[in-house]
Parts: sequence; C-alpha cells; structure tokens
Amino acid sequence: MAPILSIRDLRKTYDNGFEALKGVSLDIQPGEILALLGPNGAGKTTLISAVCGITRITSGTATVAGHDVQRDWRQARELIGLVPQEISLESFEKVRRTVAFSRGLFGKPRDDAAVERVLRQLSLWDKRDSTAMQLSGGMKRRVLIAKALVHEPRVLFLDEPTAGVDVELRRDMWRVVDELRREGVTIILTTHYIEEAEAIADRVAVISRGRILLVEDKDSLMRRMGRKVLHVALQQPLVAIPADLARFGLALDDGGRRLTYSYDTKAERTGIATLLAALAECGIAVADLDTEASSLEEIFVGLVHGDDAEGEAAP
Ligand SMILES: Nc1ncnc2c1ncn2[C@@H]1O[C@H](COP(=O)(O)OP(=O)(O)OP(=O)(O)O)[C@@H](O)[C@H]1O
Repeated sequence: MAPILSIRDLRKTYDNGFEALKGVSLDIQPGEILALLGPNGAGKTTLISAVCGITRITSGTATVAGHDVQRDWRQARELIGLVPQEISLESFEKVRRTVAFSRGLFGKPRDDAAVERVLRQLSLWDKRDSTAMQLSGGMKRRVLIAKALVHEPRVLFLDEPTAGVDVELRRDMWRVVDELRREGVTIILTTHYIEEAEAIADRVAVISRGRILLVEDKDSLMRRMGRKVLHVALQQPLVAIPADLARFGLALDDGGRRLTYSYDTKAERTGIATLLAALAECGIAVADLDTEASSLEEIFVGLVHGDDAEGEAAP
C-alpha cells in the first residue's frame, strides 16, 4: 500500500542557525497510529509544523497522499487536521459556530450535517450552544479535535493531546482516537506519556536531537528489545546473596525477602531453570515467583540516553 504520508530527508534550520531537523525520513501507512516520542526539544513540534505548512522546510520533501506539502500545499493541507498543543479558543464563541467556522477556513461549503456528525462523535452535541468559557478543560480539547476533523481530513496530527489532563479524561481521549482509527483516519501523535504510546500506537518513532533513532512496530519493538525480570519471593530473608549465586547478577531487596533476576526474552536459554536449581542447592526455599516485562518507557529511556552519550562524545 502506498504511504499516506511520506517524509524524505527533511531538514529544518531556524533563522538563528539552529538545525532542529537533521534529515528526517518517515513513511506512514493509511489508517495507522504512529506515536512520535522524544525528549523536550527533540524536534517533534518542528516536524509536525513543517508537514502542516506552519514552518518553512529548509530542504527535503513531505507528501500527503502524493501531494507535496510545499508545491501542492492547498491539496495537501485539505487532507491534514492539526490539534495543537496549546488550547486556543474564542471564549465567547459557541461550540457549533467555532467548529463550523473551521470548516469554512478550508474552503469547504457549509454543511450542518458534517458539523453535527463531528460534534456527536466527540460527545459535544449537548454542548453545541455552550461558549468555550463554559466548558471544562477536557471538553475544550474535544472542541480542538472537532475543529481539526470537521473538514474531513485523512491525516490527523495530535500534538500532546493529553498533556495535563487527568487519567479518566486521558482514557476517554484514547477511546476517541480508537474510534477515529476505525473510521480509517491516520493519526500521528506526539506524547511524553509513554504509556499512551504503549496503549494506542501501532508503531513508534523515537526522535532525538533532530534525528529519527528508530521506527518500529510497537509490539515487535517491545519483543525485540524487551527484557524481563523474575522476582523470587523467599520464605526466609537473606542477609546477603551467597557467593555461589554471584554469576546470576541478582539483586536483593524487600528486606532480604526478594531476589530479582533479569534475563533476555530473546535468549535461547533464560537461565531460570539453572537459577532455581542453584537456589535449591544453596538451601534457599522459594515462596513465590512472578515475572515482569520491561516497559516501552525503559526501552525509550535507554535509546535516548545512548544518543545523548554519543552526542557528548562527538567533537
Ligand atoms: N522559532 C525557533 N527558532 C529557533 N529555534 C527553535 C524555534 N522553535 C524551536 N526551536 C528549537 O528547535 C528544537 C526543537 O523544538 P521543538 O519544539 O520541535 O521540540 P519538541 O520535540 O516538540 O519539544 P517539546 O517536547 O518540548 O514540545 C528546540 O531546541 C527548540 O529550542
């Protein structure tokens, strides 16, 4: 399938000479949810702004359904919806009018049914005659999404859609994203909440200091890079780890009542059976066992940390 969004060697140097994007290439398939992860200042907003035509591209290309965002900017923009990080709404404007106005900005004819559809989809129909100042923070975010969707874009950019919202609302937002996916909308979201990427993304891209470090299917990434830990609860507390167990690299915590063993999920042998046999030989009685997979967060921190260390080493 042809990608809906194709970015090739995109570079952005700001007027002050700072190179915020250093040759980014990325293909996004129709209907996909891609989470763009990166530390502060990595270039996430710059990348979105470049594709959405808010920031001038220094070199490279980006196309949306084959339309170049610079050359055929009008056609490209029509296919894109952008939900910005900051909430910016006219305080006294009614929800329905605000959303209808956004549709008009894209040169689309007035269509009350389209406005109603998007308001209902975002559970805002009951609030259609409320002004922005009468809405809760979460509802305001929904209005921003409604504004971004009302011209029926095929690609939606969400720049930190759940920054500062409570857990319940975040899950609510994830449901909205899931519904949009089912309708075939392609979604690119930036987030600092790794659990958000873990919960809703199909693929994950990690960006650091203007470069894409990795783009991979989320599940395979977690399988490929994932480590697991085995917690062994002990019947009797240990004062120290016996010398005979040193080769396993164990950690002892919970007041000497728990041993933690870290292993590679891809390895042919995890070493668990050998460890349990060694524990028995040392006369250590096991009360319980459980395993825990390393999270996307650990994988992310490891990658970005490695990149920072390389940057520091560079001349
Ligand atoms: N107008 C500008 N002029 C010069 N430098 C800029 C400008 N806008 C952004 N930058 C710099 O470009 C880099 C990337 O910024 P960007 O906002 O894209 O990062 P981000 O990944 O979205 O960060 P955050 O997670 O904090 O939102 C940063 O170092 C930032 O200081």
